[in-house]
Amino acid sequence: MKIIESKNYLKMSHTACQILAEQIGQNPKIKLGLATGSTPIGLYNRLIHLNKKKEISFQKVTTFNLDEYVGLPATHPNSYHYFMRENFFQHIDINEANTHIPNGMAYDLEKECIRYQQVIETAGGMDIQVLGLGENGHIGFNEPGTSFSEETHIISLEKSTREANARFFDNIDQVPKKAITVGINTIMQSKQVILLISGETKAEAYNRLVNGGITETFPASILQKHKNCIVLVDQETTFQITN
Ligand SMILES: N[C@@H]1[C@@H](O)[C@H](O)[C@@H](COP(=O)(O)O)O[C@@H]1O
Repeated sequence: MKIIESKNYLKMSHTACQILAEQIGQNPKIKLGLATGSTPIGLYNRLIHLNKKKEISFQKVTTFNLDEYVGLPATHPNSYHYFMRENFFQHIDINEANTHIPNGMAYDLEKECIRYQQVIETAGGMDIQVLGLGENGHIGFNEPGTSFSEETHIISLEKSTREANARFFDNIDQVPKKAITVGINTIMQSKQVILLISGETKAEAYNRLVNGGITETFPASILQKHKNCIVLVDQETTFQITN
């Protein structure tokens, strides 16, 4: 893992944007794996800015989102379909048909996982996978204990994850108990991984990522084995460890 420490969230987002923009420039048909959560919003804002200035184009780009809650329709403000449209897709020149997100409303969820996995594989996998980090070490919605060999699958969300994400809902009871997530095996096959970590609440997880062993009880630890993984972290996170 290559670690790049930025002074603050804005600078971290800027660095992430530079990496992505350069690669989109070199490969206009790039396949991007995208994440939700608060952390990548700054990156999306920067990319929108460059797209509006016509410095980059998403016309030929294909995207695959990592995950979606089970039981939330795309119109639900807390669904990841909604999140992606509001925070990114509707502001850029991407072809909607090239954006993929698992369908958490599918009647047969197992079949949906197989379908989604096939779409990713038919496209040849991700060129770059953008990731955030859960406080418990989850990536996508791969919770602690998930096998490293998993592909797209259904996951029961941990109480701590539901509590952390409850801030977006009226109360914790409204946070879905299950989600569909791209698995760790698929994430690891991405040619490059960019992991974004910001804020003091991630300090412990960051410490474990960098200094802990590789274990399924801390899913992000597998990234230590990825050949091209860049960790972008801000000083709000690292400050907690060095001080
Ligand atoms: N499924 C998402 C993850 O993909 C994300 O990385 C994580 C961290 O979110 P945040 O960036 O808001 O801390 O939250 C959710 O659980």
